[in-house]
Amino acid sequence: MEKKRGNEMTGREYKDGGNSRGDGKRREKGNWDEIGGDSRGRDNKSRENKSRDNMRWDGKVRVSKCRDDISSDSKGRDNKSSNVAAQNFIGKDSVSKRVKVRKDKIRSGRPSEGRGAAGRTSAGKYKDEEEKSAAGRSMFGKADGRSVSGRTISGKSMDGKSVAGRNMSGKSAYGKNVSQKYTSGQDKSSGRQQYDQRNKSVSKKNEVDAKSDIAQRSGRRETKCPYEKKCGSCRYLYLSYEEQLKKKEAFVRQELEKCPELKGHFNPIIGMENPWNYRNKITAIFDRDRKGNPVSGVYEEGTHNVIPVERCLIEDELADRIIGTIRGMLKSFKIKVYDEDIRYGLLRYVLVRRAFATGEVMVVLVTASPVLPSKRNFTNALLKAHPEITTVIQNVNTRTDSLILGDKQQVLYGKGYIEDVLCGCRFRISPASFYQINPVQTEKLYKKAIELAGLKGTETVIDAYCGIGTIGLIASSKAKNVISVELNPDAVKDAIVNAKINGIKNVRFYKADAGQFLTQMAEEGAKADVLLMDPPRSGSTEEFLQSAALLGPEKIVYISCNPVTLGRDLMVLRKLGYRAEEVWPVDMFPWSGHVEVIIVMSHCGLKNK
Ligand SMILES: C[S@@+](CC[C@H](N)C(=O)[O-])C[C@H]1O[C@@H](n2cnc3c(N)ncnc32)[C@H](O)[C@@H]1O
Repeated sequence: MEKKRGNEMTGREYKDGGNSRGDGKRREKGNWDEIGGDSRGRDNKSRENKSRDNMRWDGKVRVSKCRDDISSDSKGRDNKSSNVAAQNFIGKDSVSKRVKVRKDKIRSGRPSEGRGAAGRTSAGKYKDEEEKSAAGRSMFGKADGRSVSGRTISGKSMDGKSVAGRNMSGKSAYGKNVSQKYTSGQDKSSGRQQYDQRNKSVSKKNEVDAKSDIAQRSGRRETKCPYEKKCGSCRYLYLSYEEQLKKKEAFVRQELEKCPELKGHFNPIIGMENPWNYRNKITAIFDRDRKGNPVSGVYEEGTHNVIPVERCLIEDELADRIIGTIRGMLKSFKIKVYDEDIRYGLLRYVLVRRAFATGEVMVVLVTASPVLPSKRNFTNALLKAHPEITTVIQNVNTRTDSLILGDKQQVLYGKGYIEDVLCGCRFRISPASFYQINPVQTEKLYKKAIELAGLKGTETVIDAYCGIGTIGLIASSKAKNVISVELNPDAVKDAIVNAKINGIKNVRFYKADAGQFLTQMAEEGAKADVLLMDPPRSGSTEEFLQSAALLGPEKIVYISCNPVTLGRDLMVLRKLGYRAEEVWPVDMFPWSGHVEVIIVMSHCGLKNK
């Protein structure tokens, strides 16, 4: 009976607005999952206002103090920018004026995740991101949930969804007196800004000493990649893999040694046996060369010039071939590539994701208009050339900002998602959900993180920033129950399905801002034994960290793709009574300047240390 109820709750939570309680009892209608948007992540003001007051972490109805982020929609995007979407197509007369501004316009900064700016982002993640990063290949796609096309301003990565170079940090709530800020209606971003301002050094650098490395490149041993200089993502191609790992270890040490108790507790970095072609996700930007031929590739570092890329040393080879095939098909199907400066044309980006364990392949054609001529023939021709493709999706992005994916999509072939297997669990991955881009290292990362959590089967675990539910679902067999929270509605939807397909009944998912969610839990007097947290590159928030401490977990396992923000958050947690015990760097992004880190902290009860 209990089993059945648990299962029903997990499935129904998303569909019916979460009519079940965390304790298994049915609750009154309170649609917490509607907060900030509908199931496609669109803003829905009237529903939002109504539902906002109903959210409770355990599903009970209450008048909530939580506010939605007024400056962004539920996918973490800027509402301002969405207002300009209507200007997407402009008359050709204005074209000439804009053309001048075009190609060589130097943009500020480059995409977060170590990839040439708006090149091909990865994440994820809501990253993200998936995650976070623009249309290029930001390594992690961790752009607070949206993929961006590579023009990140501060170089911070995001999560989940790729963004075109727009730094999405500043969206989460911060501030010393969290509850006061909520009730006084303060914009979340101002809290984030305050936190970032107090930690100025944090936002400036997040990669291994990038500048000095670029300088050193002149003395490198050999060039392995023809695009290396312009793309700028793989800044360690001049080193051997072992030397690169040493550099990353040193960077982690440098950022975290300010935590004195960590001396002597830095473990060797977990590297890859074969550090090539590890990326399971590619986002290619489409453009025209001087002769008007379609090209695709990544943004040149620091600009919005597209560098045509045919093969990349770190990307999945099949994905590269599929993108090449699409490029070759455009002329015969009379499909024009989109020109972002004159806002004319159709094909903007192509995103390819391959599940390494199952072999399933997803192709997402991101177009500027819903009208894709001969879409059936186009899809058939693509499938004929690559029978490995299991799903083709058209995503319509009429926006003028740097986000890669728009809100509307149509499945042209297959299921509309792919499934992959990690650590023995099967996961459904939708186009907009964050999914780690290096599955080989992800298994090592998750196994180590769960081992460090030291679960005995009796614990209540929180999996914060859970994406499609991966870590919490894998850990669930070792815990009493898991409470997972994630902001990206598509990822939450996937997570609920993932619990079902793996027959897991002790994990509950909540679509909410993790900081707000934990604050509510703390206000309710809830407790947790272990906190697993894996925030976007911009790190966590003061609100989250303070509320986390109030929940009193004995252990906190913090997974981070940015040692700089990790170092910042660690110092906050120290003051809240947590002591860092071990550091495990993991090389999730070989050849880039980025490194993932796991830290385990234990409660030592010393407040204001
Ligand atoms: C680095 S990813 C980790 C996801 C997951 N743990 C995994 O390993 O696949 C960070 C996740 O945090 C989510 N996220 C970003 N900001 C958030 C917020 N304020 N509250 C909750 N989730 C958030 C993103 O959508 C993304 O899925």
